[in-house]
Amino acid sequence: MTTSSTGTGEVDPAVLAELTRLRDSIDNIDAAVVHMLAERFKATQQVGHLKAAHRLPPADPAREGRQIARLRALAEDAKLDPAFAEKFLNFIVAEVIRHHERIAETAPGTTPPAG
Ligand SMILES: C=C(O[C@@H]1C=C(C(=O)O)C=C[C@H]1O)C(=O)O
Repeated sequence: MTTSSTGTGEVDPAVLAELTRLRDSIDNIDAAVVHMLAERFKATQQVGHLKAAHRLPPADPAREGRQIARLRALAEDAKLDPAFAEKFLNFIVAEVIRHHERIAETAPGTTPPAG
C-alpha cells in the first residue's frame, strides 16, 4: 500500500503536488462552466424577450422533454450519470423560466399571458 504521509504528520510533497495539479484542472473546468453558463443565460434572456414580445408562454415543456432525452443520451456516452445530467438541466431551466416570467411581467407594452 502507498502511504500519503511522511510519518511525521506531514503530507508527502508528491501527493500535495498531484493534489495541486488536479485542483488546477478543476479550477479551469469550473471557470469554463461559469463562462458557458453566462453565454447560455445571455441567449435565454433574448428568448425571454422574444417570447414576451410575442405573448408566448415562458416555459415550453415539449422542448424541455427533447432536451432531457438528448442530454441523457450524451451523458450515457460520456459515462456521466444521466439522472444527474437531467437534474442539472432541470435546475438551470427552472431559473430560466423564472427569468422569463419576470421579463413577461415587466416588458413594456405587454400584458403577461394568462395561466
Ligand atoms: C429557453 C427557452 O425557454 C425555456 C427554457 C429552456 C432552456 O433553458 O433550455 C427550454 C425551454 C423553455 O421551458 C426556450 O423555450 O427555448
